[in-house]
Amino acid sequence: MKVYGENELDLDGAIVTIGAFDGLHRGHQQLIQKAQQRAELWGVPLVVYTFDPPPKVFFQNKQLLTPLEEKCQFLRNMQVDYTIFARFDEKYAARSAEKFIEELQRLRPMEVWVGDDFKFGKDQRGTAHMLREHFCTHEFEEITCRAGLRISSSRIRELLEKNQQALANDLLNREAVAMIRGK
Ligand SMILES: Cc1cc2nc3c(=O)[nH]c(=O)nc-3n(C[C@H](O)[C@H](O)[C@H](O)COP(=O)(O)O)c2cc1C
Ligand SMILES: Nc1ncnc2c1ncn2[C@@H]1O[C@H](COP(=O)(O)OP(=O)(O)OP(=O)(O)O)[C@@H](O)[C@H]1O
Repeated sequence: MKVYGENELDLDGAIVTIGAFDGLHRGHQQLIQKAQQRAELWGVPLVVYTFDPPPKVFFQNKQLLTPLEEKCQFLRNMQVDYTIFARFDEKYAARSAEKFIEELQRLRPMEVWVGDDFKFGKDQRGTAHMLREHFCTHEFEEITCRAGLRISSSRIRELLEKNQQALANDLLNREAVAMIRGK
């Protein structure tokens, strides 16, 4: 896997998935796997565009679930071709949605894959609807736990605060993580 910062990568085609991906939980894993299948089908590289630190850690001081090194290793073991780690600071957060789209255009994406609630750009003005005006954009189905609740980094943080480690681990799919680490 090759790692880049924001505005450093140009490609002639790619499948791109974007998100904070803190925890790399079951929902994230399935989204990335879907993007990977599409990349194989198109015969182009898979690009994960993510942020360091995750925006909620930066803005809301939320607990960081997956440190950068671990996230990098996890994505490498998922056989992602390129990861862009945008340094998320005040300057970056002030970039407009349009500027972010300009950066994505440099990857010449065949398809962009995001979750249903994806937002981007200054004040979260960018939406999947806006992405769709520029790229073939797919919103991935919502991945839920056995109880039918959406799996999210926020929910995992809450479970950890309540010492519900076993359920948190289940949502994080830590067996897969351990397996990947052991590779
Ligand atoms: C260029 C750019 C600017 C952003 N600026 C803000 C911001 O001003 N406020 C905010 O809460 N989030 C901001 N974000 C973070 C997004 O709202 C969102 O967290 C990020 O795109 C990851 O999506 P996800 O949280 O669905 O994983 C920005 C994201 C990008 C790409
Ligand atoms: N359970 C899920 N099912 C499908 N897509 C998801 C799921 N969770 C996250 N995604 C998608 O994965 C990408 C990264 O999401 P993000 O890192 O914001 O995850 P999150 O778990 O929703 O985080 P948070 O709880 O902090 O908002 C986004 O495009 C998001 O829409």
